[in-house]
Amino acid sequence: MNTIRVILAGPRGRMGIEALRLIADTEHFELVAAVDRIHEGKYISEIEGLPKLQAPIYTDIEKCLKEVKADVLVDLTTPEIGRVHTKKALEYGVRPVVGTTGFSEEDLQELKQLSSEKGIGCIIAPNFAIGAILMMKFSQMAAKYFSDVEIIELHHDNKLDAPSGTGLKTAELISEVRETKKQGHPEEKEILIGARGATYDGIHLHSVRLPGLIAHQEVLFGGFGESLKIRHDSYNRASFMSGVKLSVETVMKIDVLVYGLENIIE
Ligand SMILES: NC(=O)C1=CN([C@@H]2O[C@H](COP(=O)(O)OP(=O)(O)OC[C@H]3O[C@@H](n4cnc5c(N)ncnc54)[C@H](O)[C@@H]3O)[C@@H](O)[C@H]2O)C=CC1
Ligand SMILES: O=C(O)C1=N[C@H](C(=O)O)C[C@H](O)C1
Repeated sequence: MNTIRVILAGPRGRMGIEALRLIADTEHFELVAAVDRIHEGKYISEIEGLPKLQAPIYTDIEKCLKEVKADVLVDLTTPEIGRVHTKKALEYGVRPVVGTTGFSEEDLQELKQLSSEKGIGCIIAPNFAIGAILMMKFSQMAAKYFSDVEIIELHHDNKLDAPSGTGLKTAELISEVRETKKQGHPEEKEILIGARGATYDGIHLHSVRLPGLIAHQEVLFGGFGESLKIRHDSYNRASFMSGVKLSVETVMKIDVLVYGLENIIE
């Protein structure tokens, strides 16, 4: 297999540290640079104690993309920074693999267009965990039979975006197969604003943030005299790494933007 040269943005974050380990442990991946908020001019080996990774750190994505020859940018940062990084990478012909969540519909459309103009692949994956992809697929299957559904996503309390990218993607997948419907009593009133959560195409989405949690989601379906609950739990961030690896390999073979790993995993 040819070596894939990777730039990692967000190397000191919770996901970034796992991604560094993945790159160090994967023979055909080579870390060629990292993009961080600080530590310009230092080397990853000095920061994270991973002596195998001798890559320079940049604080300016554009300088990095100009100076370093790379195939893929893996972005695990914040919504504001991630969208800039993804756009710049596409402009410089580097294929983005984006785990960062919180992009708007307009961001996705703009990036999709740029990716096809440039004719290079881009993967934006709200969740890299195989179990979470299955949870979303199973939820879409179930929604054909149960049109009443509520999504509860539960995350650690350092999460910036709500609802989670996974929660939103689940609602999008369900709305593709479910007739638009207003759930609950037609005269239902919120006594406290927000009590019924956010809505996406009539689907209620509830976000829980608590210390001790990592990433969890339940999709609850209700029918006459029965209910169905589909739940996924990530207990650590290593759970996301097989999806990151698959995405880095796959993005080299595609020439459009793919939003969601369910489009890659058969
Ligand atoms: N797709 C997936 O499967 C998963 C996605 N995520 C998403 O990944 C993102 C990162 O999550 P965590 O690692 O938990 O967050 P984190 O807060 O631990 O890490 C974010 C990192 O981005 C860095 N950063 C901020 N501004 C930057 C800049 N200008 N240049 C370079 N780096 C910058 C921060 O220094 C920090 O190290 C979030 O959007 C989260 O929702 C998280 C887990 C799984
Ligand atoms: O911030 C997180 O932690 C996670 N973010 C992603 C999301 O917003 O869905 C994926 C996973 O849930 C963990």
